Amino acid sequence: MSMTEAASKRPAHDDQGPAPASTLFIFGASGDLTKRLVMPALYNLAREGALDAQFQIVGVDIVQHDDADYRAFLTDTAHQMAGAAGLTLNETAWSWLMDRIHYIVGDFDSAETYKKVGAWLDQRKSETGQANAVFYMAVTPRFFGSIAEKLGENGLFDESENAFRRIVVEKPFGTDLASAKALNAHLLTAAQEHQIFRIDHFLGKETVQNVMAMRFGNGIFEPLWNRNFIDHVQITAAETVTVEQRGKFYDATGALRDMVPNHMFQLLAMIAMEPPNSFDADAIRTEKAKVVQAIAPMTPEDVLRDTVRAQYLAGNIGGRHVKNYQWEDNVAHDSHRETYVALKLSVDNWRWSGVPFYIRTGKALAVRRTEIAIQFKRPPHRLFDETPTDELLPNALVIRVQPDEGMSLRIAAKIPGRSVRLAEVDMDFRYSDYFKAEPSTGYETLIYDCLTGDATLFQRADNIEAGWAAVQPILDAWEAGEGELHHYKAGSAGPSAADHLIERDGFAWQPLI
Ligand SMILES: NC(=O)C1=CN([C@@H]2O[C@H](COP(=O)(O)OP(=O)(O)OC[C@H]3O[C@@H](n4cnc5c(N)ncnc54)[C@H](OP(=O)(O)O)[C@@H]3O)[C@@H](O)[C@H]2O)C=CC1
Ligand SMILES: O=C1O[C@H](COP(=O)(O)O)[C@@H](O)[C@H](O)[C@H]1O
Repeated sequence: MSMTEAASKRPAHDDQGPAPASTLFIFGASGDLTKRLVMPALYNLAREGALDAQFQIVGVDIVQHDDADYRAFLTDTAHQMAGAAGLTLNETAWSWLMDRIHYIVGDFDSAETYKKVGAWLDQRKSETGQANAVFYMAVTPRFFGSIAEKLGENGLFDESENAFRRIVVEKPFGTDLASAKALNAHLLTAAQEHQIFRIDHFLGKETVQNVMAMRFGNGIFEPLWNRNFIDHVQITAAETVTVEQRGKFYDATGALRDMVPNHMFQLLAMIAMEPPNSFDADAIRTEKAKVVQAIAPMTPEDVLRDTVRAQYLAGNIGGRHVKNYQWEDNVAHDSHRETYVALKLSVDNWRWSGVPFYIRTGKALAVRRTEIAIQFKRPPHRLFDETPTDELLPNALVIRVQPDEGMSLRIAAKIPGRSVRLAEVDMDFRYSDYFKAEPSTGYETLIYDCLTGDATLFQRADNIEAGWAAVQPILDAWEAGEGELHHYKAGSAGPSAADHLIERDGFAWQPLI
């Protein structure tokens, strides 16, 4: 059977029914996240028939709108975004969604706002008999705790009348270990853990979810998945974008906080976790928390030796001129904030003892590429003298998270001819060749799962705190001025100090250029 024939025999990839009827309250309904990611995701869900006929959306925001002009604002934005992407809006699905849109003008700090939310749900209950609700926090992080608290004070997390009540909390979840713990504690004064859905949008990416499918849905990988066969692991999230319009947020945050305790550790957890007992949300989240807790905390000496921080300088990315980071809008001209970070970590447990995990992420790099490379050990005995095996790269399984989603296995093969010479070849699987998938934001799965109550792809409090605990010694040392801030040219593969970090162990990063 050819690849195309095989693909045509695949089941439709989304054959679950609509999520239970509920009202989705979007706090921050006139903001950027809502219009760019949440609404497109809801439209995609509507198009797929994944929302119940009684599903309703209520936007809550200080920006003045009534229902009609809020719908018009969303419709204009949707047409612009579809046009820019060369897509046409499915008008049937869009009007289905718009018929369910409502708007409450309200200040998050005002008690009146929560009275209006409560009144809406009471009316819904009297009209339809159900008052399920999800409160989505598409708001600046300083409101996460206070909105939850006020929802709680108004009894809006009460599930005693057979209704579910959930809160979705966006990122960033805290700025360090202490603030993340404080936010968890604050949320837990208002709602119970099973009602709290902490988003990490990397978990909505198909390829990230596929890591679990690949590891635990196949028999061939797990026997090799340990220190006996794996030499080291590299996790890369390279971006070509600069800080763009986010200078204020980014200059207070930096690459370490922005990417590592959340996205990068989610990737690490997927790769390094033990097999869960079941596909149950808590079974998976327990294993993920355990492996992040096993990341060895760094001493100040480790930070000096095993971390690299760097900031971009002017350069060119694909013909686009990029200025020095310090000259970006809303960035301090003497900023020492890192836009790139590389780390060598160890996971102190039975499976991974002695296997280094190298992590790097940065902005304004040569290419956009998120991938995980599992490098295997070399064969124990060199048979092929004519071309010494150590001139070949060792076997590696590279999981491409984005773009060009897929994976490839690098193996050695004989070059045709009379002499026995080996070359590296790739066995390659590309999602786009094999599965037909509509464009998505990644938020579809997360919103759908929240509406159905499946917390598997959301972070539990212990998971988040373990991530911050692992990076806290680095934050502390850097804050104390330890470790040099390196520089790299925009459009390059990153600072040479990051190359030294891995090369001193006899390895090399997967090439970026
Ligand atoms: N934008 C993105 O791409 C992403 C955002 N996120 C996260 O999502 C969250 C929201 O981000 P984003 O949409 O960019 O933020 P925005 O600032 O664009 O949106 C927040 C909205 O809340 C409104 N608002 C502010 N103060 C109040 C108040 N006191 N009462 C009622 N409404 C108020 C704002 O109105 P006004 O404009 O008048 O202040 C605005 O409409 C953040 O936590 C962010 O980190 C996560 C991933 C991506
Ligand atoms: O959360 C964030 O993620 C993006 C990268 O996400 P991606 O889906 O575009 O790969 C990053 O650019 C941003 O700084 C960070 O806040």
